[in-house]
Amino acid sequence: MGSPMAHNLLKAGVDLTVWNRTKTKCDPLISLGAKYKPSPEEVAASCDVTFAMLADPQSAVDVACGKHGAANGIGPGKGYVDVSTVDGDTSKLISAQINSTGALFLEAPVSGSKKPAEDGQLIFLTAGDKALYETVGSLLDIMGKSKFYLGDVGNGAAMKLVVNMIMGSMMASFSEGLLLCEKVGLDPDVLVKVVSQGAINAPMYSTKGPSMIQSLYPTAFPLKHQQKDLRLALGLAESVSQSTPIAAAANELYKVAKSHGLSDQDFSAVIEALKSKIQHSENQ
Ligand SMILES: NC(=O)C1=CN([C@@H]2O[C@H](COP(=O)(O)OP(=O)(O)OC[C@H]3O[C@@H](n4cnc5c(N)ncnc54)[C@H](OP(=O)(O)O)[C@@H]3O)[C@@H](O)[C@H]2O)C=CC1
Ligand SMILES: O=CC(=O)O
Repeated sequence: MGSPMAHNLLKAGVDLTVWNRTKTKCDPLISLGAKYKPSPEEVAASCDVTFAMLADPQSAVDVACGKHGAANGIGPGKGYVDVSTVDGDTSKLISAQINSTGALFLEAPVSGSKKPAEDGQLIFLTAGDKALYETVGSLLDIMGKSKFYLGDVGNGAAMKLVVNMIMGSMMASFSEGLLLCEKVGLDPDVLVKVVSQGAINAPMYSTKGPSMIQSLYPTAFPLKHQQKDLRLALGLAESVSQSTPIAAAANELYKVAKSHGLSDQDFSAVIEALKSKIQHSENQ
């Protein structure tokens, strides 16, 4: 996600400096004109605003607050925008560390996958320092089609987790439907068409359904990240004693899929967890 987002900033003429743990992934951006610094600390020291797009809570904290992390290079007059999907507590921890240097913090997780990232069509769910939200508004507009400001740090993270909790359950339910359709002798391709014309139409069904039917899962949103988001959403629900049995059941399916080596496939590979071969080996 970080690469296409950075690519869009470059295309728009933004003066961009990049860092990634695996440096080779920066090379295409560098060849398009991005500068490179060897640590998050040096990126933050040399830029007015630093965007972070990391895999999960641990990596977001490491890159912001760890050795050579951004907090070591940031300070008054600068801003840190974390666009990773993390839980509210992680976001608050990073916010406190960044704010303690005199810099501003905005959480801004995104809704929308690889293609929306490439097309500059992401939806930003922001919360934190309003002044920074206003400063980076034009940059968010380059990378996205809309942006929401949701108030205190934690609210953007929570909104993102609720959205992805729904998405994970929808995909699990769709998977059951595709397999049931096939089992009773109906054509799942027809199911995809029927669904696409009715009230439960969602773009992800018509874009991912045909490849799921062929057992192909080209990665847009990695399954491991969908399971991470369900895990974090269940934690959020637990914190307010909200019952979420559908999401809990879906989470178990993603865990089964992960245990069968599907972590880096697209999250639509969760359908594999419902196939009899896998269910059989789980029950042994
Ligand atoms: N893909 C999608 O459709 C969407 C993803 N998201 C969220 O965006 C975030 C990124 O997703 P995506 O780009 O798909 O994920 P990837 O797994 O492709 O990328 C993860 C990034 O995190 C870096 N990283 C992981 N662990 C560490 C670490 N310990 N220290 C430093 N860097 C680390 C990776 O570096 P390296 O290259 O070295 O491995 C890589 O740059 C996730 O939070 C995800 O939930 C949100 C919306 C859509
Ligand atoms: O987080 C994933 C997405 O598609 O949004």
